[in-house]
Amino acid sequence: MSLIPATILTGFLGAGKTTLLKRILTEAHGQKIAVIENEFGEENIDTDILISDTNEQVIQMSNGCVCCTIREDLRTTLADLAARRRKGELSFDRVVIETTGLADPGPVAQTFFMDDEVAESFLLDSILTLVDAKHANEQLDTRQEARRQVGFADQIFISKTDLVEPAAVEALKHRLKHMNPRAPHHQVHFGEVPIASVFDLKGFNLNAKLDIDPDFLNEGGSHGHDHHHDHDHEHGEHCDHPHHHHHDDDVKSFVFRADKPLSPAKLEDFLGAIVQVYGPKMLRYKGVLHIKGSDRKVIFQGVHQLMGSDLGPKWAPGEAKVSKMVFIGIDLPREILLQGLEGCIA
Ligand SMILES: Nc1nc2c(ncn2[C@@H]2O[C@H](COP(=O)(O)OP(=O)(O)OP(=O)(O)O)[C@@H](O)[C@H]2O)c(=O)[nH]1
Repeated sequence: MSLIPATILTGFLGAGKTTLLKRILTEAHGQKIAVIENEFGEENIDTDILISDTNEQVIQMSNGCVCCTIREDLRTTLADLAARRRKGELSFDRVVIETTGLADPGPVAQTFFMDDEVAESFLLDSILTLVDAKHANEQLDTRQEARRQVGFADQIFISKTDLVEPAAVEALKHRLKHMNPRAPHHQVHFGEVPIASVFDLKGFNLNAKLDIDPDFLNEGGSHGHDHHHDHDHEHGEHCDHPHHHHHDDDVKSFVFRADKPLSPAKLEDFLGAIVQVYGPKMLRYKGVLHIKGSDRKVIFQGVHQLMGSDLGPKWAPGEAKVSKMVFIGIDLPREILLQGLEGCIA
């Protein structure tokens, strides 16, 4: 039986992974794609977004990051998918793994080589990395994960070029080329990419990976694991394996929930003020909201100071109208945010 191609979709928080994936799922006519969705934090906003728009098989892995705490889950999820496909219970042509924005793609990719069961069924086709033109420089300056994502890429997509000057895009391309001369890059506007630039790239060349990370195949198993992540999982567990690097605990996530409708005016005032002050520390926030007077879900999200919202699908009959928002940030004042949001209840 031929191997099932797998694609790892990575990119820093808010880079546009879900936007691209949604686009691929709606465009990949004739292909059945199983999606493994890994989110940081306990709420599964992306799955809500994807499921409302497509009929694909979306498998959710939450409460941790696929590159460390729940890497074993990734292994079993993949093995299970392959087994169910063999038995004819599931039918799909390929798998896409959307990692969290803070994931190191290295350990995720390793799963395809280190684990016999996975290696017998899957072939890692490529690692796609989205780079947010608006925020990339700062992310690359400050975040190791962002640099690793670029380093591991077989194909780089630069998003949000509409938000910056062409000269800045050129400078960014130059920088990316220096970091990873191997990966071609394409600009992508709201996930619009030809499907041929996404699948069957056969880009994952083990030798090239070894060039950037000589420890690539030494890291797995229960010992000697030293991939360079420096994120914390408030809701997940800390990795229990030794680290050869310092572990900074500054990135945290928390969730706000409300079962009463929110006032759009109050929310706008509060969030507008909050991003003015805390925007630089707000890596990513998103939510599905129940707004007073609207029978449709409002999908709200932002990266640093930039936020926006869209109308989502209608609340289904009988569905509990609960607003949920996830915030991921550095030293965010959790209590201030939660209390302020409480105050936005209509
Ligand atoms: N201006 C602009 N915005 C974009 C573009 N692509 C995506 N966005 C917006 O960027 C925000 C983040 O996009 P997502 O696709 O949710 O990003 P993500 O990488 O999946 O985010 P996480 O899963 O939270 O890490 C959304 O508001 C998108 O609409 C683009 O090309 N231009």
